[in-house]
Amino acid sequence: MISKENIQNRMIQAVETVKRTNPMAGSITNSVTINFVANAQLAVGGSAAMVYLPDEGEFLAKAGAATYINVGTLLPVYEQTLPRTAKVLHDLSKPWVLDPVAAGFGLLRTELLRQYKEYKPSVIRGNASEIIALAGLWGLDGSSEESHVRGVDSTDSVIAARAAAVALARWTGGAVAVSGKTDLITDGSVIAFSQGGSHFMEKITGSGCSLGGVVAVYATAASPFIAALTASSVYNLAGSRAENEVDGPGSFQTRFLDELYKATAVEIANNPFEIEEV
Ligand SMILES: Nc1ncnc2c1ncn2[C@@H]1O[C@H](COP(=O)(O)OP(=O)(O)O)[C@@H](O)[C@H]1O
Ligand SMILES: Cc1ncsc1CCOP(=O)(O)O
Ligand SMILES: [Mg+2]
Repeated sequence: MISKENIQNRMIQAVETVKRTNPMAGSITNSVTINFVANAQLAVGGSAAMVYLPDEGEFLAKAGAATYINVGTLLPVYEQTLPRTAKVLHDLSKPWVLDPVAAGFGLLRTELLRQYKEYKPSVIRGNASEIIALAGLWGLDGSSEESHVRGVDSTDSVIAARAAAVALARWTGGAVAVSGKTDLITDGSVIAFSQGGSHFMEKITGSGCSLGGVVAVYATAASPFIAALTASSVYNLAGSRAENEVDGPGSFQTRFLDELYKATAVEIANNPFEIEEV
């Protein structure tokens, strides 16, 4: 099994490369949290660009070093934009991150997410209910757990999504990050459990969506597993630090962005995590 020290060295490299090179990770994301996603990407050292139209999605997929696709608020145009963008990413073997927000909810969302099985996202990032629902939709092992999707917030525990996460990662050959109080990140053979964060992260909209955007930024500079773990670690570190300085969700969001910006590569790699073999 890969050593913890090796993982931490690769995390440091990813963070430093991003801070030095300001890589562009474009997004097609939801209208609720679009601004927060862009701000989080900028805070960690990336560059952001958001589009809606099919040809612009294809352009972004070619131009960006990685791409983020989040299905949070669908519009009719996405019926064209999402498959066309994902096809370019798949055909060019470019890293891309999928956030299957509210998987299992509505016909268009279900149909689009079903198509994504063949386009194999490099990282799938979602909460437990979304990960369980996506594995079910794709007919994978580990989907025997029933998702209790109600909307965009999870009603399942992270550990209940473990088998689904492993099955999804094995199918894509990439990584899966399941968020919650403790985050689970796997490439199908190793699982990392990343600690930290804040209860305030459940009280602001977009902590999960923006995490997906930041995974895409790190995916420009690291493997899917390292990118997902590095993003989860900086979120957990920044969340814990921000919580100590504020007394409510409004000021938390502002402080959280400051802490994302201030976190150093070594601090991020040293945020507590455990690893185990699957
Ligand atoms: N109760 C909690 N305690 C600490 N961190 C949390 C908690 N809930 C969520 N987080 C953190 O918030 C971020 C978003 O996770 P989550 O809320 O599960 O995503 P989503 O917004 O997609 O449902 C992750 O970094 C996760 O670690
Ligand atoms: C509230 C809401 N509704 C559709 S997308 C969205 C944002 C969800 O953001 P997150 O999953 O990061 O909390
Ligand atoms: Mg979410």
